[in-house]
Amino acid sequence: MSNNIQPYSYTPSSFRLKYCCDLDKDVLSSNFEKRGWTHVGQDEDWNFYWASVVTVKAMFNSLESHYRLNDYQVINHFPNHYELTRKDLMVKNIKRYRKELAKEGNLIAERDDNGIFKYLDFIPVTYMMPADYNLFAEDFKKDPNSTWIMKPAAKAQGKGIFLINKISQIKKWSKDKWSGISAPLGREAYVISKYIDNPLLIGGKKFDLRIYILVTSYRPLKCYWYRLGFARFCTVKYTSSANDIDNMFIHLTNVSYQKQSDDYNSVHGGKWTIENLKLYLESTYGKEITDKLFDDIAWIIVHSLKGVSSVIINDKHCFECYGYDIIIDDNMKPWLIEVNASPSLTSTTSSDRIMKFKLISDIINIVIPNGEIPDAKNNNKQPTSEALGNFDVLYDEELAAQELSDEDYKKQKVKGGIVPIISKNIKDFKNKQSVTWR
Ligand SMILES: Nc1ncnc2c1ncn2[C@@H]1O[C@H](COP(=O)(O)OP(=O)(O)OP(=O)(O)O)[C@@H](O)[C@H]1O
Repeated sequence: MSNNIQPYSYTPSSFRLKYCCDLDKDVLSSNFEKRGWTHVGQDEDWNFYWASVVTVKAMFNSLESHYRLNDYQVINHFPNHYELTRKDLMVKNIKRYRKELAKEGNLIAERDDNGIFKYLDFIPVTYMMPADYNLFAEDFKKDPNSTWIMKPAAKAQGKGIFLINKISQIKKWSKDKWSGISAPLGREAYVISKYIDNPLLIGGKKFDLRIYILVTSYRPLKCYWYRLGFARFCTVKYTSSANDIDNMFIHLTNVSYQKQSDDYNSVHGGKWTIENLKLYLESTYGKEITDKLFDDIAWIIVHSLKGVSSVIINDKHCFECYGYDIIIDDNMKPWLIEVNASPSLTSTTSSDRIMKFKLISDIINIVIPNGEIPDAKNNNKQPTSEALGNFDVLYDEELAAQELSDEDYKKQKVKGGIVPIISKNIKDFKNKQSVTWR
């Protein structure tokens, strides 16, 4: 490993910190070791736990466990993170959020003449399968030339995903898979989403963005954007031709999938840094368009988090680093594809390894300020700019609320919103956000 990367601070007390870790990943263990932390087991008195989602589920969700964390303990997932990170629940929550805002008469839930949300249309049209099969079939009939993507609701790495452009394909598949459309409980849930068939291409290839977002609180919402995200490219040039609908090297950007391609390049791993992507976009489309694109991405991320902030259990011991997957279409419109609870910490190249090591280091510096024993009762301290490392504050609901006049704030509160921030002027609202990574 590179020895010149130093964690932000070592204080004598940091050596007393005890950590537990479920994942055998070098970028994790090397960070803990560099800090001189002591490795302990799950049943011991740990201060910091990098847990798998399976552990977190067992810890918080099992009726028998009665698990209580102490003030000196922090853990890397919120108890019901799946409200955001399961494909079907994310869509359900965002739909509910939009409805609630519309009911409140909130301006950001306005629709255009075609009934499309003007500011909150950022997830591809999606139906739950098999429950929403009839709704999907109706939609499909309206646009029989459309392509759709079927995805298991709770799987990752491109597993089980396929594209369809004929309704007969779904019928045949569901017959094989579920023995009929109305599957009884217990059958694997899928989502079917409108396929973004006009992705922005670079060098003729489709790509998506992986952006890391750290959330330290949902109520009030506090989240951070990691500057060192990346774009992941397909190995085969894009075509929307129906003949190539089954060639996933054209359509799926997952590195775990593309790695299997003969054309996979293990030197750069099919990745560009976001910084390089921005430079490319600025030189090709101009700074204004590029800036707007990234403002729109920030907007999407904040509203996806707000969409679940009322349902997430805001346990003070929890933080979470999400992997956001965003696709940009050829109109420069970003789409939220998925939010991952456990973005891959496997390193495909040496620069990938350095970036992921820094990611973990910067997360620790924010959630364990000064390397001191955590104090969940008092966990809302502002990290110093030094401690932020490569993170920027993306959104701080408490600060945003302070920026509203008392009168505006009260009005929003009276409306019953968990959204005390939306001002009359959306542009002004957007400008107010701490979108400072540019
Ligand atoms: N609606 C869509 N339109 C276009 N491409 C899509 C769409 N949904 C998914 N994809 C492509 O398929 C890939 C896999 O989809 P998604 O991320 O939802 O599944 P996953 O198997 O959970 O992947 P991950 O390993 O990122 O968790 C995406 O990275 C993207 O390239």
